[in-house]
Amino acid sequence: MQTPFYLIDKSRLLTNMQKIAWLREASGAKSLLALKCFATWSVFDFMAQYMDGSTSSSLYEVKLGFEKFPGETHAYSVAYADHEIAEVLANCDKVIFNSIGQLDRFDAASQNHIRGLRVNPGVSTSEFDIADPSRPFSRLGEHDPAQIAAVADRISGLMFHNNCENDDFDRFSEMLALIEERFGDTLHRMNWVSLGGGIHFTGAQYPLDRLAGRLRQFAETYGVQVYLEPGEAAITGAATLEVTVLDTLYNGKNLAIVDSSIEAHMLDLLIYREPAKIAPDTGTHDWMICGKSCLAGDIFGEFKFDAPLKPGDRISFQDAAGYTMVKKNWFNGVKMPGIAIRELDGSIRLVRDFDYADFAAALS
Ligand SMILES: Cc1ncc(COP(=O)(O)O)c(C=O)c1O
Ligand SMILES: NCCCCNCC[C@H](N)C(=O)O
Repeated sequence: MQTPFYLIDKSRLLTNMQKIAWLREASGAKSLLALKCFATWSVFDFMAQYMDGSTSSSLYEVKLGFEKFPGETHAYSVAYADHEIAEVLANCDKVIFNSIGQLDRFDAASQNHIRGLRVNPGVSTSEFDIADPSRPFSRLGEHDPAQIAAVADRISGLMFHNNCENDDFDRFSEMLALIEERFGDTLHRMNWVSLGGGIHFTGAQYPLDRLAGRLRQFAETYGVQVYLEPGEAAITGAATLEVTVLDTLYNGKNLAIVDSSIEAHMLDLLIYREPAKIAPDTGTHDWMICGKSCLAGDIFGEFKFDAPLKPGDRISFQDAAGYTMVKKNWFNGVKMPGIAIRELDGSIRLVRDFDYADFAAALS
C-alpha cells in the first residue's frame, strides 16, 4: 500500500470500546463519540456496538453523526447561524445551546425539541491556555448560576466540558463536586447532564470502577441520565500514520525526510508543540524525522533507531487518530494520507485515498 496513510487498528480500538461499554454497564452513563476528535466514519458501525451515539460541534458534524453513527445524536455548536438551525434540528435528538442568547434566538424554532445549555463551571484541568475552556473571558458556555436557573424551565439538560486529557480520577471528582456545589439547584431540575470529554478513563491505570461509582452517585443524586462525550479516550492508541523515508541529510544531526508533513498530517502536535511518537523508540542511532513541506519547523521529532535510516524505510507514527485525521490539510500540496483499516483478523483494506483531483477540488 502506498504511503502516506493513516492505519486504524480495530483490535486497538476494541480495547477502548470494551472499557466504554463496561463503564455504561457499571455506571449507567452513556458515551457519545465527539466527532471533533475523530470523524472517520468507516469505523462508526463498529464503534456504535459499544457507544451510544455521537456529539458534534457544527451543522456538518451533526449531519455526519446522524447519517453514519447509529444511536443518539447530540447537536452542539459554539454558535449556530440562522440559516443552519432548521437543518441542525432535523438531524439531532438533542440540541445544546452554548449561550442563553442562542437559546433565546432559536427559542421558537427549537420549542418542540429536547434542549440543553452549556455551562462553564470556571475550573478546568487543561494545561494549555489555548485548550482551556475555563480560560479568563471564555466564550464556552454560561457561567452565572442565577442566570442559568432563570432559564431552567426551558431546557431539560446541561452540558459541562471542563476536563482535558485528565487521567486523575480524584481531580475529576473534585471538579464535579464544585459543579454540584455551584449548580446543584439547577441540576435537580434537569433530566440529563453531559459531563463532556477530556476524561482519560480508557488509560491503563485509570480507576474505572471509582469513576463508575462516582457517575452512578451523581446520576442518582440529581435523577439524571449522565452522558460522557469521549473523543481522545475513545480512539487513543488506535491509529498510526504510516510514512516512508524519501531522503537523508546530515547537518550536525542525522535528518530523514519522509513523504508526509507534521503541519499537514499531524497538525495538532504542532499546535501544542509536542513531538510525534514512534514505538519502539530505542537503538543507538539518533535521527530527526522531518516533513517534506517548506516549513523549516516541519519536524516530527527526534527518535532512536537500530540502524541508520535510508530512503525506502517505513516509519509508523503512533497515536494518529485523535485531532489528526480531522485536521489534515493540503498545505504545500503534499499528498493527503489515505485511510486504511486493519480488521480484527489482521487483514488491511484501504477505505479512502486522495489524489490531485481532491487537491484541486479543495480550492477554486
Ligand atoms: C464539548 C466537548 N465535548 C467533548 C470533547 C472531546 O474532548 P476529548 O477529545 O478531550 O475527550 C470536546 C473537546 O473539545 C468538547 O469541546
Ligand atoms: N495533546 C495536547 C493537548 C490536546 C488538547 N486537546 C483539546 C481537546 C479539545 N479541543 C478541548 O478543547 O477540550
